[in-house]
Amino acid sequence: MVLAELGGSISRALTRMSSATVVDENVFRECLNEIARALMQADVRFKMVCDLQANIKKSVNLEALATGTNKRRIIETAVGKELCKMLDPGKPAFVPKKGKPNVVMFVGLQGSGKTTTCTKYAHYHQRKGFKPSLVCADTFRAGAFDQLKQNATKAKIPFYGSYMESDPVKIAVEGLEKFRQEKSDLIIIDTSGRHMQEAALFEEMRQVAEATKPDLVIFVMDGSIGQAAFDQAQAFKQSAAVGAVIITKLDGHAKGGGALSAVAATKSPVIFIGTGEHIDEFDVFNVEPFVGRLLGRGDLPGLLDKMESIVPADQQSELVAKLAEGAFTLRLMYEQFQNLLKMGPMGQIFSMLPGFSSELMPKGQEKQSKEKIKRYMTIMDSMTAAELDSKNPKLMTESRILRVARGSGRQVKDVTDMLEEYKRLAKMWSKLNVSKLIPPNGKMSDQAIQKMLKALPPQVVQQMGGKSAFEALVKQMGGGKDMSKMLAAMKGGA
Ligand SMILES: Nc1nc2c(ncn2[C@@H]2O[C@H](COP(=O)(O)OP(=O)(O)OP(=O)(O)O)[C@@H](O)[C@H]2O)c(=O)[nH]1
Repeated sequence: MVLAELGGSISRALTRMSSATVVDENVFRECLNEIARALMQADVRFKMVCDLQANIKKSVNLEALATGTNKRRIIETAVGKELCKMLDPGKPAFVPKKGKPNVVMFVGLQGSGKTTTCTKYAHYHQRKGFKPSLVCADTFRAGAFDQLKQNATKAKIPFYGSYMESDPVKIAVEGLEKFRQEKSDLIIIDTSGRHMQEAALFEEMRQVAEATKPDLVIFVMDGSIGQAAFDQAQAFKQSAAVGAVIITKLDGHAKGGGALSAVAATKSPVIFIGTGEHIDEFDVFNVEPFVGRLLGRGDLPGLLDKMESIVPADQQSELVAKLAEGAFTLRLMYEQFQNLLKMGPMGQIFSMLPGFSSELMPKGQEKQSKEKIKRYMTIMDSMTAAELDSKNPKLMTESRILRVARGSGRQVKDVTDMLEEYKRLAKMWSKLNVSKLIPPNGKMSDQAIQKMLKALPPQVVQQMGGKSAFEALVKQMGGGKDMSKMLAAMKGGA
């Protein structure tokens, strides 16, 4: 996503400024201009960029900058504060409460991703224990009901709609009645979209809202619409009581600056972002971690949460214990590969690490690595339990390699490549001596960090932003618990 590039540009502007010998008005102005250029390239509205620049100028005391030791930090804080202010309208969105008949209505232009997002929103709340339901009040687009029906069936969410009825208000009211009786506590109404903002669309939206009295109206906006975002969001706000925004398609070429514009235009917070077509490609949006990522500060709590969801807490210590025994088996490697695949795009993971940017993962490399991991896993699927659990690398004789190659439909070379990778990882883990490296509850010592640095392949350290970025990361991760969580989820990537 292009937002990562925005983060990279802002970080570079700050680094250039902080490395200047004297920070005078010119250097400061140049830094702000560079940040402004980056924001405009990301489709943030011109007026918003000007306001941001003016506010930062006002809040930074140049004299303090001249004498201050941490110039970067002072400006970074000011930039961060202003970006947060842009994204935080100051009032939180309505949050559905379990057990109450919450009604949420979705509005947006045709093709913005409204129908897909309704299901993602329902699915997200279903996993949180809600009893959601979906009503298709889109009678404008032929096929809208089929799409919602298909999505809802896949996600096992009750739905309501009609092929015959052409009055969206009637369908919305009937759906509402039905699901209220069925005690659904989150009734989601999908409304029609149009190709353009036009009177008929807004009138229909107004009528549906009047008849259903939603607790929350969510405006869904395609993240790639660019500079038109502000006007579009404002037009919707003027016709419906928009209370929250969801930005979709932030996985593609979306520059993302529209998110800032939509907040400004609707005075409503962004609550989720869509990052793909799949039902799970839907993330809660929080302002501070998002801005932190833009400034290259990372999102450690987000990263740790993500890791915890991949390797449950009770399995982390088990994994570290196995590593501490020096028992790095093929099965362990297989499990790590599974974790890696579950982690999602590496670029996204990188952007959560302080000082890193998803730009670090070259385009194309990610796909290749994923394919390689999947290939290795297919090969391991043809191995016996004894082979997977063996601690003896010599067990894999020529005849066994031949058998595995035949069984998995791969070349002998693919099997030997996989075994080489295994040996490399096993060697790395034995060098790391996990039990000494991470005391059960204590922090890693400087000595242990240096040891870890030596054991990791140089290209991994480089990918992680270099030696000092790695040291800072490990220190920031603090105690052994967080480190083991990180190791448990990431060790396969080495
Ligand atoms: N890549 C990507 N595609 C998305 C995302 N959200 C939705 N889409 C895709 O965008 C297209 C349009 O989505 P819909 O949900 O049909 O759009 P809509 O706004 O409901 O359209 P109408 O019902 O015609 O108003 C579909 O192909 C979706 O799969 C997203 O976050 N990322």
